[in-house]
Order: sequence, then C-alpha cells, then structure tokens
Amino acid sequence: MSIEIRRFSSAQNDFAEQMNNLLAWEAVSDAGVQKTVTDIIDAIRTRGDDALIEYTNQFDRMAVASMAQLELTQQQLQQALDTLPPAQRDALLAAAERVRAYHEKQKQDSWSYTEADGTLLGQKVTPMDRVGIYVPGGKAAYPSSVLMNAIPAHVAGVPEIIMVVPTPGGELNQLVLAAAAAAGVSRVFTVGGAQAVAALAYGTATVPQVDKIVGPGNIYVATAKRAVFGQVGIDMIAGPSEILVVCDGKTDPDWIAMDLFSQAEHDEDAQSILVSTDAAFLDAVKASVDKLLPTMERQEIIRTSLINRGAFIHAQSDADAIAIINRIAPEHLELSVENPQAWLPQIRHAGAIFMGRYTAEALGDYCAGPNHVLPTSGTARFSSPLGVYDFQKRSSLIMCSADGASEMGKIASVLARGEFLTAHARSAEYRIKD
Ligand SMILES: NC(=O)c1ccc[n+]([C@@H]2O[C@H](COP(=O)([O-])OP(=O)(O)OC[C@H]3O[C@@H](n4cnc5c(N)ncnc54)[C@H](O)[C@@H]3O)[C@@H](O)[C@H]2O)c1
Ligand SMILES: N[C@H](CO)Cc1c[nH]c[nH+]1
Ligand SMILES: [Zn+2]
Repeated sequence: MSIEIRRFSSAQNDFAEQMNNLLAWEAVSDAGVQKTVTDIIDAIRTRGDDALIEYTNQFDRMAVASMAQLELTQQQLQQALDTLPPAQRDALLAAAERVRAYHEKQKQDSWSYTEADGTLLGQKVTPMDRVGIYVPGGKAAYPSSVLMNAIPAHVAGVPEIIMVVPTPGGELNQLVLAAAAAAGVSRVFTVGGAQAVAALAYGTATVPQVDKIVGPGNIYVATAKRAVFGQVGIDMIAGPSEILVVCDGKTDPDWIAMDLFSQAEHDEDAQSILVSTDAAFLDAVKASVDKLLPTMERQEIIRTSLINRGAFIHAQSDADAIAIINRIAPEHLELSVENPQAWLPQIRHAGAIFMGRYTAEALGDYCAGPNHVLPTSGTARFSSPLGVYDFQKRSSLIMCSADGASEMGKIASVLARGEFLTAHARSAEYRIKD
C-alpha cells in the first residue's frame, strides 16, 4: 500500500514556506508537560528519595518500597557482561573500543607559555568530579547510548559516573547493564524521566548530586534538563532523531529507503528527508518505501513519522541541495554521492556527516566511533556532538613576574581609573616598580 509523503521542489515559488512548514517543530514543551515537570522537580527537592520512589512506581509500573531496590550493584553489571551471548559481548566490546579510540583524540590538555619578562600564562584542563548520564528506557532500551554517554566521560577522567535508566515494569535489559560495566559507570539507578533528572541535579539521600547531566530523553527529560540548567551543567536539549539524505540518484533506492526508515523507526516525531536532483530517483525511492515498509517490525512508527514529518525534495542543482542542507542543519547528514569530499567545504551545519554510498548512518549509531548524541532541530548551527570536551573544564593560569606585574600594572591602572574602580587601580599600582 502506498503512503503519502510530502514532496516539493526547490523551483517552487513557495519553496521557502514549504521548508518552514517542514521544519516547524514545537521544541518547547506545552504548559501541561511544563507543570508536571515543575511539580516533579519540587517534590524531589523537598521529599527526596520518597518522591523518587513514588514517581518511579507511578510512571514506570514498579512496586518498590526502598531506594535499595532502585540501585544496581557493580556485581550485577559485571555479571551481565560476563554472561552475555558471545556474539553480543564481542559486538559490545568492539563498539566500546572503537568509541573509546575515537574519543581519545578529543582529549584536551593543559597548556601554558612564558613571556619574555618571565610571566606565565596558560590554561589548566580538569575533568568534572561527578557527572550524571541519562540513558533512555521508556519505549526502547539503548545500550549504545550507555557507551556514547559514559565513554567520553571516562576518557575525560571523570572519577564518578552516575547513570540513570528507567526500567518500565522492572524489566532489566542485560545489554544495557553490560554496557555500563564495559564503559566504566560507577553507579546505576533504575529511575527515569524528570524525577531522575531532578534527583541528579539536587541530590537525594541516596542519589548523589552531580555537576553535569548529559544524554537524550523524551519531552519530560528534556524539559527537566532545561529547568535544572544553572544548578548543574547540561549537554544539550536533544529532540527527536533526524536524517537528511542527499543522493545523486546512483545509490540503490532500497538502501536509501532503509536509511530513511532507520531514524523514522525511533519515534513518531522523528524526521527523515531525502533530497535529490534526480526526480526519477525520488520516485524509485518512494517505490522502495512502499515495498519495504510492510516488512518492518516498527512499521506503524515509521509510517506515522514519514507521513507527518518526512519529505522528498527535488533540488534543481547541487548548489540548491547544499543550501537545503545548511537551512536544515540536520542531526545526521548522509551524502550518498560520487565524491562527497568535494561537497564538504560548503557544508556549514550538520551534527554528523556520513560520506559516500557505503556509510549508512546506522553505523554511526553503534560503532563507527563518533558520538551518536548530536544536536537536533537545527541546533547544529551552534552546537556540537557530545564529546570528551563536555566533561572537561578549563581554568585560566596567570603568574606574573615582578617585571610583568609592573608593566601590566600601568595598563590596568589607567583602565581601572577609567572605570572609576579605585581599589582595582591601587591594587595594580602597588606592584608598579619605582
Ligand atoms: N539523540 C540520541 O542520541 C537518542 C538516543 C536514543 C534515544 N533517543 C530518543 O530519546 C527518547 C526516549 O524516550 P522514551 O520515552 O523511550 O524514554 P525516556 O527514558 O526518555 O522516558 C521515559 C520516562 O518518561 C517519563 N514519563 C513518561 N510519561 C510520562 C508522563 N505522562 N508524565 C510524567 N513523566 C512521564 C517516565 O518517568 C519514564 O520513566 C526518544 O525520543 C528517542 O528517539 C535519542
Ligand atoms: N539515532 C539515535 C540518535 O539520533 C541513536 C541511536 C541509538 N540506537 C540507535 N540509534
Ligand atoms: Zn538511531
């Protein structure tokens, strides 16, 4: 059965309007969600563990009486890793190794330099003391997200990594537990949603307060992260998954249809867009979509996502296609073209760029190495993938020699008096040599 996916062309007069409609996404949660999240945060702040237990029982269909029932032991994590079927264990460890190797390259080191008069200036890089990682678990379990959140923190040298993951109905996913062991997570609490974010941000008798919370989640998680920002650091507000595939018409249309499905299957609100200068190719991919959709396990989610938020766009030229890429600033960009490297210099905004016909976005979700926690909803215009740098902070270093203090003192004195800040001026002037 054929499904209706919106289709338009960059030649249309109303092209800009079509793009605006396609990309319109209510990133801010509605008043109802906002109220729920505010109430949850207030309850966790005032009633701590008791409120955390109540909300977990309410939202995750649990029936626990104490926090001890909501924490997993290191032994449980290690046992999950040790007893995984060998194929799963090997795949998990291979992915973890690739993700670790990639993130090792991101590590920033302290630096300093000494000026001619002996003054030293520099930057000291320090890992955060304790971070919280949110691993989604409402509609699906995400072992890959455990690796993508915990490994960069570990590489940065964060000594304590606290993971939260909801386990609806109390069902533990052994791959998630094993991933926590493989990635070096310190403690795991089986709580989720806004209550888990609030517990990490403010601390409870049992859940330690963290310095930063990272990781994707649904609208309750995103709203809570936004609300606790300032109390703690956050990485980003990630929305539903997105993929933009740009194809020159020479890749197997079945491959492209499946690449579009791969992000659509995450969520009814996920967005999959195909751009091509070849109108006949758009027809061929549409035929592949109709042929392959009935074979998909999550076909209802994919169908809803493609009908509500998907699009096939006919670009008049490669330049049009590039303008579309930069307008969308997609989370994932697949350049399924002959010479993707030639396109690269003109692409300014994308969370991750997958180059060439063989580079399926799904490889990046699991094991290529780069992080899969990426900016969505056009935020790649100003933000970057989750990385080691999210878990490191910098302190400036200044050590003046007597000569340096004297020379800088003269400059500071003038500027401080210009600001009428006399104490600043006199503090600097004391160090000026006669
Ligand atoms: N960007 C990425 O890297 C990435 C990776 C994996 C998943 N995701 C996305 O993360 C999201 C995960 O969402 P999810 O729902 O599966 O899991 P989730 O863990 O984010 O949310 C589940 C929690 O939501 C809370 N909740 C649910 N309904 C509620 C209600 N009515 N009131 C208050 N709280 C409520 C509950 O506390 C529950 O524990 C999806 O959108 C998925 O696409 C993104
Ligand atoms: N595509 C998701 C990020 O948008 C990450 C993911 C996890 N598992 C599969 N995919
Ligand atoms: Zn994915």
